[in-house]
Parts: sequence; structure tokens; C-alpha cells
Amino acid sequence: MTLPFTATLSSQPGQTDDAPAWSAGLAELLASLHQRDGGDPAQAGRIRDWVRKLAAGLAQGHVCLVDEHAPWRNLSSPVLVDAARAADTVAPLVAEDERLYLYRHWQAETQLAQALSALDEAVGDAAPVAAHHLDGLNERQRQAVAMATQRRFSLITGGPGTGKTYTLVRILLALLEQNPTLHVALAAPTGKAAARMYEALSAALAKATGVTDAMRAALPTSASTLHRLLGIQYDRPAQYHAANPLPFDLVIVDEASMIDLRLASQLLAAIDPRRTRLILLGDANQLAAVEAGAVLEEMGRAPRLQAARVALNESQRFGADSGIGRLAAAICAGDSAAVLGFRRQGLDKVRFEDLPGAEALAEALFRGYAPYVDALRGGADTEAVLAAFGRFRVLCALREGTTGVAGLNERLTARLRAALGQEAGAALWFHGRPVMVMQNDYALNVFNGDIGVALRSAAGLEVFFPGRERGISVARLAHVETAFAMTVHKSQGSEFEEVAVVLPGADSQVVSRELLYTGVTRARVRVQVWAGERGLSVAVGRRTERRSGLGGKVIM
Ligand SMILES: Nc1ncnc2c1ncn2[C@@H]1O[C@H](COP(=O)(O)OP(=O)(O)OP(=O)(O)O)[C@@H](O)[C@H]1O
Repeated sequence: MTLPFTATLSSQPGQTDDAPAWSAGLAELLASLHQRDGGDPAQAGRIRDWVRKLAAGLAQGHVCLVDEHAPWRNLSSPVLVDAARAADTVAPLVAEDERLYLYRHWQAETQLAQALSALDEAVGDAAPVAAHHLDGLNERQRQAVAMATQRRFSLITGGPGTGKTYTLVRILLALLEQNPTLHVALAAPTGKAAARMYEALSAALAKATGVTDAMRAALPTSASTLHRLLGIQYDRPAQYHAANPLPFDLVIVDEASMIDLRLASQLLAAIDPRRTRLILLGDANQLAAVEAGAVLEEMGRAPRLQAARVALNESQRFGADSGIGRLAAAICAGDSAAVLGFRRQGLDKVRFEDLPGAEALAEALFRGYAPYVDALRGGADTEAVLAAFGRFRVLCALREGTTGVAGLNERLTARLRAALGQEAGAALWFHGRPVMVMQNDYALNVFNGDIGVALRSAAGLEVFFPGRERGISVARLAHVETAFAMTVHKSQGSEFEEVAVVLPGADSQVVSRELLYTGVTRARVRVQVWAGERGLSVAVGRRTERRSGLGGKVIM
């Protein structure tokens, strides 16, 4: 049977405080199927209740419902199967010990765990890494090089500027020295993250010593999205899978915190443990994927994968005394007192502000876009306009409300149009409208999360994206949103000179330590934090935990 959750699962968790509307429908459906197919009518209410809770959890990124008493253990129901039998018998719900899943999440989690175990078992076929590849690295970086050159699966985590790229270059050079024809693929969950990964790696390679022309020639000339790497289009099955694995010796995936359970299981299925080495890079303290499954974090905690992971911990970007670095560290540590202390005493390059009313907030945030307004007014070329827009961004926890993306975009739009002397009007498109693509469009070659600016050109109003010469007529771009303000979720994988993080009031359930950390660390130079004391302290105090069974399932 087909369950009605495929489309709705992509509703944004962390953005509404309520259980999704579809959870009640799914609960009713399964409760009535239970009765129709001969289940004990007295148990229908329990099924309904569990499914409702499970669905609410899914919308927040949990993979399963957890109850330590496993009340589903001895329940006989046509809509529920025990995990021990789930490989042969398909039912909408799977019970596995204290966890209850929708079938396809149980299947993805189980397949991912098996693939990880198989890959992690295939270790130790490489020669030890030559000592010169370790020169100048700190202890954790050395461990990472040794690990990634020895193992088939490795996980390298670390915050911004901890040297993930720097270390990766050493790993690549060491592996290329052993095998000059190494076939390498670079990928990331979004187009933006892939582009940034490639840029960072190219820059680090340009600075590295001992890179021969042959090595350069063996390296890929771009990084792709994971969807493109795996050949996933729309909702069709991936082109690469267990029976047709990816034709690479080494696959490197950046920004792995953004990978959800389904994509992770598709990626691992496409890795041939006899041939391919997989290196995942990411920041485990960041927000997890919007969809179900905090895969990176789970992998990071799985006891059996301990030898396959290294956490880099010395940031070169944010020195120990940098304001952003100290703030990020205090947020990560859940140290509300320290964060409130910074807020009261002041912190270098960090501006803390109380939340004013809607108009005053928009007015203050609009000042961040002054260089962008100047570029548009002065008739700067497209590249300069895009660069000016890329300097600053407003990042929100919510979509709706005074502090939400939608309202702020409206108010910032009105201010930009006034500043440019445009008539205030209801027109959706205008010269200077920054937009974010919300859906992959393979025909236009634009992807979820790409950001461009609408500019008047000889061909009319066209959207220009960084790194692309030609604009795209606004009429062809259906799934876009104005992008002065964006959610913290959507900002993952991007970086700006300055960001303004806007939190809602203290009673919101959606703000968390991971969200605030992700927002703050999108800034390279300066950050503004718009939140009252209580809101800030609640955010720092709340850790998101994702319920799943992955950690315990990976075995060797
Ligand atoms: N061991 C080291 N010796 C000298 N410089 C280093 C070392 N490790 C990192 N760096 C430098 O620190 C800076 C940050 O490193 P890098 O860009 O690799 O971090 P990153 O973790 O990839 O950051 P991000 O997550 O922001 O992309 C770079 O300028 C890099 O050259």
C-alpha cells in the first residue's frame, strides 16, 4: 500500500510548533485498516494514538517513536509487523524493541546500518601514510589523515575553520601518491554547498606543496549535488545503487549534517565496499536535515563506528579570543550563563539586540543591505551586485510572525523598492528582487537553495545567479521565494560576511542550540543576534535530540 507521507514529510520541521495536519489522517487511516483487516477493535485507539505521535515526531525529524515499555510488543495487528519478520512481511508499521517506525523508515535505517557495517569492515588495505603528509598538522588532523587513508569509511567532523578542507587535501595527496589514477568524486547535499566545497578545495590545493601535475589531472573539476552524483531525479529510484554502484575509488561528501536518512541510505547503497572509500565531512553541532534522521550525529555516536571518526577541534578561523568563536563555543556547550554574560558585557564583532516591533526590526535589518542598495543604485555590474547581496543575510528561526521570514521579506522588500524609487506595488518581480530557488529544476539547471537576483536586462527582467553568465527570465522560475530573509535551515552550507540571526519570543518550541549555532556560524566576520534574554537562554538550553535506532544497529 502507499502511505500518504511521501510528500508531506518535506514540510519543514522546526517551523511550526504543531503536529502536522496529515498526522491525524494517517492515524485514522491505519486505525481503520486495523479494524477492517481483522485487528482487535479494542486496540484501534492505541494504534491511532501511536501513529499520531509517530507522525508528529517525524515532522520534527525523528525517525521513530520511542517508548521504553514497548507497548506494541505483544500486539497482534494487520498494520503492524515485528522487525524480525519485516524483511518478509510488509506492513505500514514496524515494531523493533522500544521503537515504532513507518515501514520505509525502518527499511532505510536498517539498510543504512548494514551498508555502513559492511563498508566499515573493509579496512586496512592501504599502506601507512608517509610521514611528510602529516607535517604541520595538529594531533586530530593527523589522526584524520591516518584514519581516512586506512579505512573504507570515515567521518571527519569539526566546526568552521577547524581545517576539514586543509586535512582533506593531505588525505587526497596521500591517496594519490599511492594510486595516481585514483578516481575521485566530490559531492554535497545542496548545489550551494557543493560549489563552496569545490572552491575551498581548489584554494587549499593551490596553496599545498607537493601537488604534481599528474595529481591535479586526477582530481575532479567540480563538485556535484548528492542527487546528481547518485542520479536521483524527482522521486524516481537512484541510477546508482547496490547492483550498479558508483564508479569511483573515493567519494567525498561535505556538509554531511544535512543528509537525511533516506539520502544516506541511498548513498551508502551505491558505495561498493570492495572498491570505494567514503569520507564524510561535516559539523555535527549543526542542525540536522529537515527530513527524518540526524544521520551524521547518529553515526558520530554509534559505538561501533568510533574508530572511523575524528572530531577536529581547533578553529583557525575563529581564534580562541574571537567573539564569534567564543559565542559559538558557549552555545555548543549549552552554557546559557556565558551567553547571557556576553550579551550584557558585550563581545567583539557580535551585536546583541532586544527584539523591537516589526517595523523597527525591519528598519534596523535593512541597514545591513546598504551596500546592496548602493550597488543597485550605482548601476554596478551583475557580479558586483551579486557580491554585495552575498555580504549580508537575515536568518530566522521561523517562517511566520513578526520575526519570521515571510513578514520580514515583505517589509524589507518595501524598503528596497522605496530606496530605489520604485513604485510601491503588488508586482511580485522587480529590479533588485533577491530570490532563493525552492525546488530543483533540472531543465533550468537551478537547484533548491540557489540564490540569485532579478535585474533588468536587454531581455527584460532576468534572474542572475553567481557563477553563471546568463540570466534566466523571471517567467521561467516558478518555485522561488524572496531571499532578504531566509530560515536558518536553508542557510546551511552558506556563509556570509555578516548575518543577523532573529529568534522568536521565549515561548517558541522550535528554537534550539543547534539552530542558534548554525545561524551564528554562517558569519565570517560579524554577527547580530536579535533576541530577548529569555529567548536566547531558552535557545541555548534546548538540545534537539532525534529519536532513531541507527546508532545501535551498526555492527561489525
Ligand atoms: N594544521 C594547519 N596548519 C596551518 N594552517 C591550517 C592548519 N589547519 C587549518 N589551517 C588553516 O586554517 C584555515 C581554516 O581551515 P579550513 O578551511 O580547512 O577549515 P574548514 O574546517 O574546512 O572550514 P569550513 O568548515 O569553514 O569550510 C585555512 O586558512 C587553513 O589553511
